[in-house]
Amino acid sequence: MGPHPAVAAIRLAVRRVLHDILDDHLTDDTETSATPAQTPHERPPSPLVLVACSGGADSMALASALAFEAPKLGIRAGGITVDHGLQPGSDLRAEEVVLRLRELGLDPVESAAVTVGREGGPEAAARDARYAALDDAAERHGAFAVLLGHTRDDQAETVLLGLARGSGIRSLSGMAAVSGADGRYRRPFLQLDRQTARKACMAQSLPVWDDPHNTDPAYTRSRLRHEGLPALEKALGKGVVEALARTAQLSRDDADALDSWAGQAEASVRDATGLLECAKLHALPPAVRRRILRRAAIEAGAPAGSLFARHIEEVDRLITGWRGQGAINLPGRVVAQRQGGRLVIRQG
Ligand SMILES: Nc1ncnc2c1ncn2[C@@H]1O[C@H](COP(=O)(O)OP(=O)(O)OP(=O)(O)O)[C@@H](O)[C@H]1O
Repeated sequence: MGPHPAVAAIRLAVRRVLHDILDDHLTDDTETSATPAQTPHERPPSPLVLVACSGGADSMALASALAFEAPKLGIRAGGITVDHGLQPGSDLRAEEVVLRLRELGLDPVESAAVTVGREGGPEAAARDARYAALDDAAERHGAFAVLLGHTRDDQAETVLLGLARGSGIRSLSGMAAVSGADGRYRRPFLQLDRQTARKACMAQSLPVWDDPHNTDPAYTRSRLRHEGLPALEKALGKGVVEALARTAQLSRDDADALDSWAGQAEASVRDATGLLECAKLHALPPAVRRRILRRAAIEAGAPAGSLFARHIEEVDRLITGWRGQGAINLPGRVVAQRQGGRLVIRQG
């Protein structure tokens, strides 16, 4: 008898990503293997892949599938859990996760304790601290990739959060299957629903830990998960999550295309001194023009995370609704103003 269908599904998802990782690793090695010491018969060392595991159902399922699939492909597999220190006893729980990962046969396995700051709110601060710890672990162990357990349901939630912010298709494109420095982060479960991951844990008798934050109504994402999405499914039907995840993929492709268009158009709207020419900007489609303005503001020192659509719209009015308005203040003490048909964006 073959494995439970849910177990087969998680293993297939991980196998696909491991194949991609092997391909990338091979290309990477060919590029850097021009060292004279290496003979043509020497095989590159097998890549190390770490799973980021909270002990929750999604990432435990991911860890189990990695432990099963990696050795078959000659990949070394390890795991890391981050102790955010936000709840009493979180250190003991992290140790428990470490034990479970070791029991699965992963090596190296470690827990990393972090201090969560306040910047950007509790969720963003925890995320920043978590990714810093994951980056650090990947560097220390020389890991080629880090797997994350985000599912299609997480993707649907991310799309809705982006939609509610009203900030354009980049934020509708949700999470990428591959992201981070050199494509370090991989999300094998983006097409898989959360129920499958949970069932796979049950079928393998893997104990899972349900993070109380995931059900705490103080968190926006938790309210969306437990109230927002069920209400949407009730109103629109069961296919909503899948449709939102598809929206993410389509939006990502569109956003990438527009970003690349803006990158190419930018050179053509700058004068010989590098200043942006308002008339040429005016002739561009708004989606391309606003991207150029956003890039220029970031280049001048505006922090990307604090630069909102309304800031860019106001700068855009210097081009499309010019009535002699004054300088516009942007985050990061950046100032945008129109001078003699040119747009000057610089730190003031
Ligand atoms: N404390 C942690 N330590 C290590 N990795 C983590 C931790 N928290 C989250 N992650 C990683 O980020 C992914 C997404 O986490 P998040 O909490 O947003 O989703 P989740 O649906 O609750 O996932 P899970 O069921 O795995 O906890 C996890 O699947 C895991 O790969």
